[in-house]
Order: sequence, then C-alpha cells, then structure tokens
Amino acid sequence: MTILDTIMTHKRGEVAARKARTSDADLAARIAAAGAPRGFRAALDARAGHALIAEVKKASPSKGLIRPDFDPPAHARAYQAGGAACLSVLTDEHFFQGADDYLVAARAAVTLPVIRKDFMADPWQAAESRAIGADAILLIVAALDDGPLAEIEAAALELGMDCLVEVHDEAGLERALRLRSRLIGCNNRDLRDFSVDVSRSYRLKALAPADCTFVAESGLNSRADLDAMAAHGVHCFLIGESLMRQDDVETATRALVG
Ligand SMILES: O=P(O)(O)OC[C@@H](O)[C@@H](O)c1c[nH]c2ccccc12
Repeated sequence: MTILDTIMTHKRGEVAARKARTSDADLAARIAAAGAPRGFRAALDARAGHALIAEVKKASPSKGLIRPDFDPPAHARAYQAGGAACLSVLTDEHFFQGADDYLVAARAAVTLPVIRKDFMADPWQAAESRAIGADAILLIVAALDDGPLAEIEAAALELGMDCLVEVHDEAGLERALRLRSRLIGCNNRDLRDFSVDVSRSYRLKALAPADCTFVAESGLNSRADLDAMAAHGVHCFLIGESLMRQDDVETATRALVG
C-alpha cells in the first residue's frame, strides 16, 4: 500500500458518507447560488511572466504541521497582493488538516480563481466542489483508472470548472493526454513515496504538446528555482510549503513572482 492508496481508500468512505447526508436538491441549489467560475486556466494563460498558483496549506502527511497560525482569508489576501495568479486550497481533512470552509473563506477574501485541492474519486465530488465555490479541481492520474478520470472530468467541465490533471511520469502524461483538459500539472513529489525530483518537470514539459498549459508542482522554494524552470519553458508553478512557512507571506510571494 502506498500513501496514495491509503488516501484513496479513506476518501471513498468519506465520499459515501457525505453523499448519504447531502440531498441532490440541496447540492443543486448551492451550485445555482455559487455564481460563475472565475476561469482558472485563463488566469494562468493571461500572465506574461511567472504564473503562480499559491497554496493555502496548513499541514501535509510528509511534513506535519506547516503553519501554526493558519488563517486562510489572510493568506489568500497576502497571495493576491503579492502577485499570485490563482489560489489552491487543500480541503482534505484527514491527511492534510484541510476543510471545505477554508476554501469558502479564502475565495471570499479575493478575486482570484481557486482550485480545490483534494482527492477526487467520484463524479459527485465535482458537483460538491462547485457547490463550495471551486473554480477548478485536481485530477490525480495515478489515483484513478481512465474511465473514472474521464467521468469526473466530464462532470467538472459540464459545471464550467477547469481540471488540473496531475501526473508524475511519462506513462501518466500519456494517460492525461487522453482526457479533454489541456491543463497539466507535473507533481515533482511522487505521492507513492514522497520523493521530490524537480527535474521531472523538465522532462515532462519537453514531452507535453504546445497547446498544454503546463504547471510544475511541489518542492519549489526560490526565485532561482522558478527561473531554472522558465529556462526549460515552464512558466506556471504550484507552491505551498515554502510560502506558508514565511512570516510575511505577501513579501515572499512578491519576491517569487513580482
Ligand atoms: O508544498 P509544496 O511542496 O510547495 O507543494 C505544493 C503542491 O504541489 C502539493 O501540495 C500537492 C501537489 N499535488 C498534490 C495532491 C494532493 C495534495 C497535495 C498536493
């Protein structure tokens, strides 16, 4: 069992319980009240220089507690003021100490598009994500077979959301490209063993078709890391831990992408 298997098993149970206590009518009403999605991929594509997806992240299974004075709306405002293009908010409770309410509060504090960072196992979660306001969802290729991946993607696109399709190797990229989304994330951290290797992004960027928006994810710390990525043609970045550890999040964000 890898950590990803453990997470997905837990997630399926969690989703079953959430489904059982949520009526379809209630979900539909919340989606109708949510307002239009903000355009996640478009916000990345609109940036001329480094485009940052800044992550609101309290803790992780590999690092434990990252941000003791965790304050989602304050971090969201600091990220926006510092020049981030988009936000990512962890909502998984059991492994990442996240919460749906963190996404709701962070999104309400800014005008940036927000991706719900969670583990999708069922198309129902696409609707649930839209109901809490998400503008995009994450689809982890290594966590799902092709059939469920396409079904969850279809449900998300139907609701006007974007899908960030996450891969970590060549085989995963090939599977990702069978989907409709052309927003690809390369996770430099292998969720099966937590090992980080930023050169994964260099390799996979070279293989991705030119019409893909390509995002390097995880393990990025400094402006020099981003400039090295840019030299390989990578201009979009998903960063959590290194920003969440800063006292002054806004200044740290500006130093990265300003
Ligand atoms: O905190 P980091 O190393 O900057 O990484 C952020 C982000 O890439 C990471 O949180 C992440 C990428 N893919 C995920 C999937 C699930 C949970 C978390 C993630």
